[in-house]
Parts: sequence; structure tokens; C-alpha cells
Amino acid sequence: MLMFRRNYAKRCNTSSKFKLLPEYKLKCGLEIHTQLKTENKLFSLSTNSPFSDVDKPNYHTSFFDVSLPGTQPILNPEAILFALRLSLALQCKINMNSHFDRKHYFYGDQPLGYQITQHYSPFSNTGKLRLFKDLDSIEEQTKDISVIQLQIEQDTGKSVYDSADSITKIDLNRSNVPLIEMVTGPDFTDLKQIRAFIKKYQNLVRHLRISTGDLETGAMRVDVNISINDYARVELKNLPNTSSIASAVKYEYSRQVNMIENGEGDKLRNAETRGWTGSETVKLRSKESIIDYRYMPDPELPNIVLTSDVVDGVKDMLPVLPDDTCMSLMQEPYRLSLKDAKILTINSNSRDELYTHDELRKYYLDTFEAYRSLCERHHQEFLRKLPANWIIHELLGNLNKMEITLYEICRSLSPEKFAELLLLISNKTLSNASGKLLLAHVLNSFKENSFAAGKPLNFLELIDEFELQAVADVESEGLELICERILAEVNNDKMINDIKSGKKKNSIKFLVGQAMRISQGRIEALEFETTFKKILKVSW
Ligand SMILES: Nc1ncnc2c1ncn2[C@@H]1O[C@H](COP(=O)(O)OP(=O)(O)OP(=O)(O)O)[C@@H](O)[C@H]1O
Ligand SMILES: [Mg+2]
Ligand SMILES: [Mg+2]
Repeated sequence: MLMFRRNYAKRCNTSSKFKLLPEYKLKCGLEIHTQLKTENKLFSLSTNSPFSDVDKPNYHTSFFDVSLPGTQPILNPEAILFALRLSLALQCKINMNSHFDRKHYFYGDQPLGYQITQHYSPFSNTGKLRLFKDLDSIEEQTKDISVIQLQIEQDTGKSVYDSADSITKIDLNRSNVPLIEMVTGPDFTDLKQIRAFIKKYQNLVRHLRISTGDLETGAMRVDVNISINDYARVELKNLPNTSSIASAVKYEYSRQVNMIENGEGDKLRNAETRGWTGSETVKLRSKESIIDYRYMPDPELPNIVLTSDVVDGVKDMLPVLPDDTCMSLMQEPYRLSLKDAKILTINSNSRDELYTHDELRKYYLDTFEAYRSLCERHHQEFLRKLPANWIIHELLGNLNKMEITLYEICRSLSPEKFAELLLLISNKTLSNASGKLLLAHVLNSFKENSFAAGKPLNFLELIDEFELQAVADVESEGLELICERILAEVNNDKMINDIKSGKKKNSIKFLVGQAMRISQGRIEALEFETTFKKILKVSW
């Protein structure tokens, strides 16, 4: 037995890098619960704010949310609209006549005694989400993940264990928050696909503005079902973030392979549900012992009857989906790299307070157009890459560093103004280095003046004031003099020899840096690099 275990550990190299073994095929399906950010709860007029007022338990509740006898559910149509947006974006078949069912179980944070969900006739089914090799970093060119069904249901309350008093307290702020449960087919065959799907689905719900999609708060919760070859599935729950999902999948795959190799495969014949402790999966229950939920149609709620007008209307109003936007940014006239196109398309949640990808994309597109027409007007060569380089790398870098929002910047440095800066760089009034200095200065002074409306920005005046004019057409003797001076100052034969031989090509950047310092950035770095190479007779 021990031999088998060592054998497996060796082959899948568990200690360093996780590897799937070809003879043990991974099969995996996901169930994802997503809280909808509607104004009100699913069946009541309570505010739907499960994460605000954490210090006020049972604050966002109505008589219905706390299950007072005699209260009745009233369906919130906004939740239907959100479910319709998501179903259409996932190319699902819409059920024009779905209904709600009661799923009975007893738990303290579910005082009704049942959860209102959709069991017999869910909202939509048979959709798909396509993953792409380049866009989603998967191995295959494309991979379709099928969506088996999508249903609307209510969230439960929360049980909070109070260790000081040794009692469990119930908070019903989350009770009756609208949820969508989306179930995929068992189509995943490796971890990259699982990671890619979760990220893509999260980005989609954010893009459709139907959920925050945050895993950390529990606004999005992922259950992973795993099996190997033809054994039964194991359902994994309590996976609070992407790294626990990945670790749990790796752990569970290895556990199941070990069991099969140790001759314990029979124990994998029955489906079970396991939880993730942070370091291992532990059995919660077996699927057979699951209680009978005694599903029954909810008699207090009418069917959700849709007309094709409503469905078509929502379809027409869907925003362009992130993949399509990303692909169009990589084509004419923008021809962005995949990396830059993704930055303008995919929600970067961590810096959401400074800019959203939608704002940033709009700023980029407007600047691109303004710069293009300025170039035409001034008969200047249009450098297609300039707007992306300066917005995604320079501007964004400064926003992050100075902690200022794109929204505030837009008021003083509009895309039209930014295009003027780009024109000054492309017609060589400003060197790259001086352009960077000027941009940083402008942003900094906006910040210092708290973005108060002041004198309109005039780049030419600022260039004069700070003497930032690029030194154009520098005499080559002038350049050579500066370079010779630096070589003498540096006085490091070893470094010079390593540059000449090509052993340390990068050291030339150090010399260029010194030259830029002396010329205060007013001469292009490339000019210095060429001169150094000439003086040192570099042949690489
Ligand atoms: N052999 C298998 N291996 C891995 N995953 C599987 C396998 N068979 C089914 N699945 C996945 O298991 C999941 C089943 O989810 P579904 O919601 O239908 O049932 P459930 O887990 O019993 O219900 P509940 O919502 O009460 O948890 C799907 O994501 C499906 O793709
Ligand atoms: Mg399940
Ligand atoms: Mg399920």
C-alpha cells in the first residue's frame, strides 16, 4: 500500500507541482450561487443590503423575512430581469412559464421551515459559456462549458456562534436575498478550466451589473463536484476563495487517486458531500442519507410567465459582452496586445475605487479618437500605440501611486487634453522622459489643489515654464561628449567589457540612465543607447 502511495506521489509530483495523471481522468461540474444586487429582497420590500450595517443584526428585515405566520411572499420583478440578463448572456433556453417550489428542511436560520427555490420548472436551461486559449489561459483552443440549468431562489439567514455566551445567534439580514443558482455540466477536465470559468463567470455578473460577484463576502459561492474515471461524484462545499477552490480540487483529486491505488475504490462508489477545512477535505454527509426535501410547488406564488416581447427587449439591451469587446480592441484600428485589451475589458476589482474597466476603456477610446483627429489636422504621423502606452502604463501607474480617481482626472485632463500631450510627444516637442515628468507634475498639482477648477491646462506654457523642450537634432558630437564623460566618470572596465562582449547587455541601461540624468531627460534614451553602442563598438 505504502508502495502505491509513494508511486503516485512520485508520478504526480505532489510535493512540488500538481499534475493530473492520464489514467485517472478528472471530471468536474460547478454549482455557483450568486447574490443579486437588486434594490429590494426577493419576496419583500426590505432593503437588500446583506453586507452593510453588520453591527445591526436583523435590521434589513420585514415580517416576511423573519417568517411571521400569515405573511406572504410578493415577487420582486427586478430579480426576474437580472436572471433574464444572465440567462441570455449564457445563451440559455428561457422557460417562458417557470414556477417556484418549496424545499423543506429545518434549520435555525431558515425559520419558514422551507426555502423557496425552483426545482420542477427552473427559470432557464441548456446554455453555455465558451473559454478561449488566449483570453482565458486554458490549454485547449476553445472549451465549451455547458450550463445545465439556472434557477432563482432565496438566500437563508446566518447563524453566528457566540463563544462568549456559548449560544448560536440568528441574523436574518441575509434571509430572502435573491440568489441565482447556476449549474454546469460535468465538463471540466483540468484545474485551468475551472479557474478560468470562475473568473469569467464572476466578470460576467459584474459586467451585467447584477451582482458584486465577490467570493470573499459570500456574494458568489462555488461548490465543486469531482469524480475520477467512473466513480461517484464528491461535492465540495465551504470554499471561500479562488485559492481554496484550487487547493481543495488538488487535495480531493489526490485523495481519490490514492484510494483507488490503495484498493479502496469501492468507498468511492457512493456520492458524498465534503467540506474544506483549509488543509484537507472532510466528510459532511453521504448523498444517500440526504433528507427528503418534500419539494412541492409554492401555492402562494404565481408562475413567472414571460412573453417573447419582454425576452427580446432585454436581449436588445444587453451590453456587448467582455469577450467581444476584448477581441474588437485587438483588431483594427486599435490592434492592442491581449494583455492591454484585457486591462480595458476585465474588471479589476482591487482598484475599483480608482477606476473601473468601463471608465478606463471609454477614456482610452475617446483619447484614441481625439489624438487621431489632432494628427490629421496637424499632418502628423499617427502613432497608433501611443494612447494605450500612455493611458494603460503611465496614467494608470500614476493613478495607483497617487491614489486618485480617473473620474477626478477627467474633469481637468479630458481625453482631448490627453491627446494634446500625445501630439507633443509624437511631434517630438517633448521627449518621452519629459512627457512622463510633465504628466506626473500635472496630476500632482490637480491633487494638491483638490481638483478645483483652475486655469485651463496649457501644455506649451508648462513646457516653457519648466524648460522641458526636447533637445531635437542634437549634434552627434554633443551626444558623444556626454557619453564619453559618463564612461570616464563610471570608470568600470569590467562593466564596459561585459557590455561589449554581450555578457551583460542590460548594463547599458545604467549608462543611458546616467546620460538621461545629465540631459534632464530632454534627449531620447534611444539616442544615447545608439551613441554608447557606437563608442563602445558593440556588435550585438
Ligand atoms: N460524475 C460526475 N463527476 C463530477 N461532477 C458531476 C458528476 N455528475 C454530476 N456532476 C455535477 O454535479 C452537479 C450537480 O448539481 P445539482 O445542483 O444538479 O445537484 P445537487 O448537488 O444534488 O443539488 P444541491 O443543489 O442540493 O446541492 C453539477 O454541477 C454536475 O455537473
Ligand atoms: Mg450540489
Ligand atoms: Mg445544486
